[in-house]
Amino acid sequence: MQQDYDLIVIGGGSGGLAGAFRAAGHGARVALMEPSALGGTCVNVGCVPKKAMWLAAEVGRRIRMGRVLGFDAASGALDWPTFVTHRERYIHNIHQSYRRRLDDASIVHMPRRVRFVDPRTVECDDGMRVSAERILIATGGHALRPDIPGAALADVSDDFFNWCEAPGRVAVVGGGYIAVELAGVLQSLGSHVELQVRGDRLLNGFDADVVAQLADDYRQAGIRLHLGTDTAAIEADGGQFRLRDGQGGSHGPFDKVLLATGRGPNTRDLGLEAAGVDTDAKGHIRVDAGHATSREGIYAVGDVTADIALTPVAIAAARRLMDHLFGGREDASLDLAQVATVVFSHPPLGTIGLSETDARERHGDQVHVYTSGFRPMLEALTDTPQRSLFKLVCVGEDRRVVGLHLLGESADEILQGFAVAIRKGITLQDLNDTIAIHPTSAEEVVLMR
Ligand SMILES: Cc1cc2nc3c(=O)[nH]c(=O)nc-3n(C[C@H](O)[C@H](O)[C@H](O)COP(=O)(O)OP(=O)(O)OC[C@H]3O[C@@H](n4cnc5c(N)ncnc54)[C@H](O)[C@@H]3O)c2cc1C
Ligand SMILES: NC(=O)c1ccc[n+]([C@@H]2O[C@H](COP(=O)([O-])OP(=O)(O)OC[C@H]3O[C@@H](n4cnc5c(N)ncnc54)[C@H](O)[C@@H]3O)[C@@H](O)[C@H]2O)c1
Repeated sequence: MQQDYDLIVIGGGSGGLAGAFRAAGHGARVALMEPSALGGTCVNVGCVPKKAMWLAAEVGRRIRMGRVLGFDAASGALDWPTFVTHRERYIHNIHQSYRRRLDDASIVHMPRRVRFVDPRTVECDDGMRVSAERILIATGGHALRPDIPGAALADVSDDFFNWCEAPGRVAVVGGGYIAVELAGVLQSLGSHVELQVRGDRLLNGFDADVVAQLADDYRQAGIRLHLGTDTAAIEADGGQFRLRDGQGGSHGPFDKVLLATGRGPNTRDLGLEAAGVDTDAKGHIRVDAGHATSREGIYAVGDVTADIALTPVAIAAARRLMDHLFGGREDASLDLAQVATVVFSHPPLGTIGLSETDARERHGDQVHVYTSGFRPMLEALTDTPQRSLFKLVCVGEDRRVVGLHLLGESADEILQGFAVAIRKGITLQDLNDTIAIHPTSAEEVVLMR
């Protein structure tokens, strides 16, 4: 039976848009279902506004350092609403650019929430039905709130982007990407921040030494870290809030509480049963390495799957899949073994490959570790205590690089180039043979021995 489209894409976020554009580029007739703002989490309540806030926080830090160095930078305080106006204008431009590109590619954008009625057909919230040969699910995820009394009193990251000022005192609950990033931003923009971390360290899975240095940097900057603190309840206290921990301790009062305790997939109310699409215990859509679901003709990419929840991963998976479905590429599978990632903390933490712990588990005493701890020139000039730590994890006699962990100024920009080299299988000698760029932080990577 002739279907309305070659491809329906459900969700116009990072993965959905990338898939729609790539499929249309191969000549497919594409319909994109997105009821909210184009760009999804990343553009509207994720990477983009977060990076803007991170930049604001960095500018604030530089103004304070400038003052130490003799610049006339009187108050240095941020007028938050003015900054938000610039941030939202930037995002508005992205929306306009997407709209133009969708038109140019002849992709039909339907601003509708949809659910499956059968494996080839979705129904929109106004009852209209649309069918396609193939359907890509890219519905992303949402913030999870822990099941504790008073959780509804707190804000999550989506709410953070509606704030118009830095709260005086704020508790951030969680120890992952979002908790660490937003705690750093808030502290730099003038809040007193207390980070409530259930485990005994920040950023599980990241290299322990660089994370320990980041924790030191955060303490030096004034953030209070409560490690091993299980948040058991949130209570209203006048116009403020208090936290109770599992040991009976009380924390606060706080003007705001921000929960950053993980995210879950948007698979409820999608009609996946009608489509015959399987999910795992956490509700993620099960996919194979080529992002095919349990039902032929239906695919899924991005945060709705159990893939690493990063925008470039969703984009790469969607493009690879469309090249396979419509562009003649034989294999849709994507190698996610060495994905570089950056936590936008202060300073940023970039990582690719194995942590020292993971490398030792896999390669035992074949592992060789090189580190460089230093204070960047600007921090030294201003006598700011923040320190950098770079760490290289190598394996075997030829010292093949299997992990690089960079905590320090510009780590976010430095890592990308090294990620290419590491994926190509470079050794310590290759780094040492490369003549350094001086004076930079990046030169520390090629000087480690
Ligand atoms: C605060 C924060 C900061 C982040 N920072 C970074 C970062 O710096 N770098 C990075 O790489 N990643 C970052 N991420 C992660 C990144 O945003 C996600 O990995 C990425 O957006 C996932 O893309 P996606 O296409 O899977 O889903 P999304 O971008 O979430 O898009 C899903 C879309 O589907 C739509 N949708 C849902 N249900 C339906 C339905 N039934 N019908 C139609 N449409 C539907 C939604 O409206 C949404 O627009 C961050 C995330 C957060 C929350
Ligand atoms: N810079 C980036 O690339 C970036 C930034 C933000 C988010 N992201 C992506 O989005 C994902 C989600 O971010 P996230 O920070 O929400 O999740 P996360 O998985 O990184 O961290 C969740 C944290 O919450 C803690 N936690 C869970 N339940 C808890 C509870 N009941 N009480 C106290 N703590 C609890 C966990 O121990 C963990 O520290 C990330 O894993 C990442 O893939 C990426």
